[in-house]
Formats: sequence, C-alpha cells, structure tokens
Amino acid sequence: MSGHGTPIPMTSRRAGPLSGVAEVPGDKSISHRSLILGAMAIGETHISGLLEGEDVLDTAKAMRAFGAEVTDHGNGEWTVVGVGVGGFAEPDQVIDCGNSGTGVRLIMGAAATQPISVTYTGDASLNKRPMARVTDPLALFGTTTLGRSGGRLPMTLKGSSDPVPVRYEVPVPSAQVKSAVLLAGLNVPGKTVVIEKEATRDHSERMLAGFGAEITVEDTEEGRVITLTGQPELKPQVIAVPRDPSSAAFPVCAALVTPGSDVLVPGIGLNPTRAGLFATLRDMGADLTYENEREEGGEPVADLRAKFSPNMQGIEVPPERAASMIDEYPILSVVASYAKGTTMMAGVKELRVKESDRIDAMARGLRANGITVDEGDDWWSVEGLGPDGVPGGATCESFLDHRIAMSFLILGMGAQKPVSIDDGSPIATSFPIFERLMADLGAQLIRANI
Ligand SMILES: O=C(O)C1=C[C@@H](OP(=O)(O)O)[C@@H](O)[C@H](O)C1
Ligand SMILES: C=C(OP(=O)(O)O)C(=O)O
Repeated sequence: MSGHGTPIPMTSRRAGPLSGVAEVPGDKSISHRSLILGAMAIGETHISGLLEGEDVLDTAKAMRAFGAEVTDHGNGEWTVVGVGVGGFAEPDQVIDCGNSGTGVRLIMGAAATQPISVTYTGDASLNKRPMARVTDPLALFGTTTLGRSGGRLPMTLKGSSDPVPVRYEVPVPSAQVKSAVLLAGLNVPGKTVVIEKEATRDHSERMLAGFGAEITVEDTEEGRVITLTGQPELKPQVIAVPRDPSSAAFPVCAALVTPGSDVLVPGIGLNPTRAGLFATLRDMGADLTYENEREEGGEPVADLRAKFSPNMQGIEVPPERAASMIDEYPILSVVASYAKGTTMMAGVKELRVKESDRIDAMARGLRANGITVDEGDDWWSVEGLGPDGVPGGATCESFLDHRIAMSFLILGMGAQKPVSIDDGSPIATSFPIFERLMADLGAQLIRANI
C-alpha cells in the first residue's frame, strides 16, 4: 500500500507501574525472508508466527504477483507454494512495497536476475530512500534499471536473459544490500560472492542454508566472505518465526523508564547480529536479565525481564556494535534521556536513510520535550536528565516512521508532562498490536493530541 491513510494523533502520559507479560509479534526480517524464499522453493513452505504487519503483508502480496500461492490460515499460520528458483512470472501490476525498505530491496534482488520487467513503488517515505545501493550491484549481473534520477522509486528493473554471477564488496553496512545480491545470485549459474567488512544481520545466510542452498561464510582479513552457488533447487521448509528483538525493545525500554515496572518479554531471539541494544542497556546499568536461555531453531533465545532502572548512566556506545542495533537507536535515545550523563552514539550514518532521517527526527522531538541533543553527520549525543527529569509536554512529528512514533510514545511514559505524536499510523507496519500490548501492561495511551 502507498501512504497510511488518515493520520492517527496519539498521546502517552505517565501511568502506574507497567507489569505483566508482553508477547511481541514475529521477527520482521525473518518474516520477509520466509515469504520470499518460500516463493523461490518448489513445494509448500509452512510458516508460523509470521509478523502480520503492513510491511510483511506487502511482501506477501508481491509474492502472489510473481505467481506463488500465498495463503493466510489465521493466527500467524501461512503457507507458500513456491514457483522455484528462476520461476517468477512477470507481474501484471506495479509492486508496491508500502513503507518497507527490506521488502523492496530483497524482492528487487530476487526478481532482478530473471528475464522479466518489474516496476516498483512505495509510500512517500520509501520513495525518498536510496535504491542505487541495490541497483548498482544488480547492474553487474546484467540487470537494467529505468527510473527517476537519483536512484529513487518508482523504478523498473529488467532482468537479463543471460545473467552472470558477481563478486561484490558491500560498500555500506547493510543486510538489505547483502541479501539482495545473494537472492539475485540464486537465479544465476556459478558462484556469487558477497563480502561485507562489518557483519550485519545474518538471517539470509542462515535461511538460504536451511532451504538447501550451497552457501559458505568465511571470516577473512577482507571481511566476511559469503559464497553462494547459483541455481539450487530450494526445498520447502517448516519455519517458526521467533519474536522480534526490535519490537521487544519497546516494552523493555518502557519498563526501564516507568517507575515501579517489572515486565517479562518472552521468547526473544538473541542472535548476536541483532542483540546489541540489550548489551548496551546492560552496560548503562539497566535492570535487564535473560531468563530461561535456550536454543530454538538454531538461534539463541531468552525471556527478557526488564525492571524500572533509576540508576542508568550515559555511555559511549561502541560504534562496532551499530549494525547489531541499527533499528534501536531511536528507542535508545529515549532511555538515554532518563539516564544520568551523556550517551554518545557514533558510526551511525545509516540512521539518516531509514524510513526517516532518524537522527534528525529524534533530535527535533527530544529537544521539543526539553532534552539536549547534539549531532554530526554520523554521530549524535543525548544529555540524560535522570529518572524524574524529563519535562515532556510537546507534540513530535513521526515522519511516516514507526520506530520514531513508538519511541516518542515511550518517552511520554516517564515524563513530567504527556508527550504526543502527530501520527501513529506507521506503527502498523511492524508492530500492529503495539497499542493493545502496551495498554495491557498498564500504559496510558490515547488516540488524541494534548
Ligand atoms: O535486512 C533486514 O531485514 C534489515 C536490515 C536493516 O536495514 P539495512 O540493511 O538498510 O541496514 C534494518 O534497518 C531493517 O529494519 C531490516
Ligand atoms: C529500517 C527499518 O525497516 P525497513 O528498512 O525495512 O523499512 C526498520 O524496521 O526499522
């Protein structure tokens, strides 16, 4: 879908302690990949715990447009009957990925090395985001791109009938770019090699191996070298999607800043390429513990227990941790506002090209609520005011960005005055049950501005 319809103004105010169990939805990254790889397999893939957020539903729709049979059986149970590697039909409609960078970039990769023409678009946020980072490596396979200048959507990609494998060093730390090149390599004979200097989330590598592709990963002086052998027959899988650590971040951080809180967030994937926020919060002195640590589907999983933490200190977040918590900096900046001292976040240039410029969006809203924020091109810092010190009282713009919207609502939960956002509708892209889940914990959220 393009756009989010009518804006939903929202306000959150300080409430009693948050308590209870917060069952957050399935992982967004793994949900997209389950649908796309399911569509490229031969046979029926079963998915349970699929995130039914707008981003993932747009990917499901796209897979249908390429000829896969995608069925919603209710309660997060889905099946995908795939068309096989190289078997995508040319869609008779524009592929609209709504708000989702992951959706459009991964789908572009999967389709770009098949002999079809596909036109892609998105909402006002997605159509501003850089796509050359994906179309540049896809051109090396022989794919032609036609579209707006500056590498922005809408654009049309036409796959070569004779694509060649590539060796590509990803110039920015991006799992989306890495994954687009790997998915493109699936349709191509020979070995496609992707090199990343900094490790980013590795769901594509793990899931490609799970679906039966021949893929190796080596840590070398050059970086992580991933080698994929093209044109495998992918075998359908039974996938139980783990709960999303990026969604878990919101009830966890809400508990840390709301006096008296004690919240359990069960079954959260702690894959080291995703869990940087939780390590950072613990470094700041958060009362955050891992209970019932276990392995599920080859991934480390734990139940997270978060309690109100009045003694958190600002820290310098290690820049080498950035990729493992890239979507969590907005909510970290909220926690930093309730810590004592400065929190410095560096090596985070990628935040400027997400659904919004997330440094700018957070800096504007935090400042309006009485918090001092400093920023440069690839860093920002927040001066914490302690557990009782955040004034609040302002309305923030969410810039069509779900993580910005949710972060400011959490800011309001410990602030002296309520905090509002102009539009909570983007929350449905990744966390459609956010409002109900937070209300069940005891949060006071209303659909109106102060
Ligand atoms: O591959 C993925 O599933 C994602 C990769 C990250 O984006 P980049 O690859 O642009 O860093 C992340 O921000 C996004 O939410 C999901
Ligand atoms: C950056 C995000 O998603 P995407 O790039 O898929 O739009 C996110 O979910 O925070």
